[in-house]
Amino acid sequence: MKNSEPLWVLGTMSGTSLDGVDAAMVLTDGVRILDFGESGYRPYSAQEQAVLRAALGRWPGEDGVAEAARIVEDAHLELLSSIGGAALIGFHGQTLAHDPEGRGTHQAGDGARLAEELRIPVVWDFRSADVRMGGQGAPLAPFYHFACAQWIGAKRPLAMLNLGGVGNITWIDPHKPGPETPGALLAFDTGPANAPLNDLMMQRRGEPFDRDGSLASQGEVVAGALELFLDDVYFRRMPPKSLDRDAFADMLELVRELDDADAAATMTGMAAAAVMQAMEHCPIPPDQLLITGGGRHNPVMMEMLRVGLDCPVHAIEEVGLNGDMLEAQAFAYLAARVQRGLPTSCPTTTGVRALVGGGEISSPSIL
Ligand SMILES: Nc1ncnc2c1ncn2[C@@H]1O[C@H](COP(=O)(O)OP(=O)(O)OP(=O)(O)O)[C@@H](O)[C@H]1O
Ligand SMILES: CC(=O)N[C@H]1[C@@H]2OC[C@@H](O2)[C@@H](O)[C@@H]1O[C@H](C)C(=O)O
Repeated sequence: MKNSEPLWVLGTMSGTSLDGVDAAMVLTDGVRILDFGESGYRPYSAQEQAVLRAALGRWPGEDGVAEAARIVEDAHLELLSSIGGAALIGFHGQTLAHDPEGRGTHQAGDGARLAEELRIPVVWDFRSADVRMGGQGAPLAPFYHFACAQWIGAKRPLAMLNLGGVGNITWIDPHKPGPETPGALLAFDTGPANAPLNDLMMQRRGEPFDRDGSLASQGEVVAGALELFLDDVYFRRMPPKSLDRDAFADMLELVRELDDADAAATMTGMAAAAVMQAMEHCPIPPDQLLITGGGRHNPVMMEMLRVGLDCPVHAIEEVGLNGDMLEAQAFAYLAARVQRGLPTSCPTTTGVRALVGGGEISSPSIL
């Protein structure tokens, strides 16, 4: 088979919310999206989540990391073995720690084990090469966002925003011939999105998240706390820039004195305000902001964005894409690029010194 022929690639994401594993099939040659296929989700049990949570902030070899990696691998094996027809797998793993200017970036889970057990080549460790070359190692979805913009036939600059545990935005000029072209992309993490709000819900209510924004809808955003949040130097830093899941854990202190509903409303307002700050960095105002990730299911967060931004805000489903699977699809697309030797990040997406193709390929041994 010729290297540039389209392949069905199965991509995975185990995100910073720690809720579970997404997997999705994409037919791609690493440049264009040709079709979408089957997808699936495998939630982590409360027990598994507790092990992953305890390993946050830890590095390979430290306590609890091997156990967390095993959970990540086993959950992926269970899900991926239920989806047939993949010629290649893109395995992101679970980010446990991210410190690109210091110790590096750490995604738990061994792609070589998945390749061996699933008998399919696996591309993994997508972020390390970028960090080694001076990049943030994140966000990596932007090259895929560019392909999505082509797929929807976008004619004018637009932005895609992922509201996951952390938020990340990609501004796209669809007139450029490819994502690696200067001026085609600008991307960075916007700030905390759902992760600290989820932590608040767990602390105060013993619930994993504020379903449909129902608690936040009963409260008011407290301006003083919001201002203190926006004082953080992160918002004044020029992109590219990225965040660890718990970089803004102090936010919980800012709402400590507030009642539950005001605290939830204020933290939802903080996530939205971080996006408003981010939009100021767009080189040209985008025609539309397309939202992916779990936060688009939160009507309070979405309404705050609609009220606070000048440009139209849409859930990404409105242009025919799947906002629950977009990141898993991204790692399918990036795996195809790695296999073809194409770059996966560039100076304007991660701050890396030059175009880089990140990712290790593990093939099953011949039996
Ligand atoms: N109906 C809903 N109402 C409110 N919030 C929701 C709803 N559905 C999902 N969410 C939020 O979205 C989160 C999951 O989002 P998502 O799966 O995009 O995150 P992730 O992929 O783990 O994160 P990241 O993109 O940072 O890696 C949940 O933890 C919750 O906070
Ligand atoms: C280090 C890491 O895992 N970062 C994640 C996290 O979750 C959202 C945001 O922070 C983004 O930078 C990234 O994920 C997406 C998939 C990305 O790399 O594009």
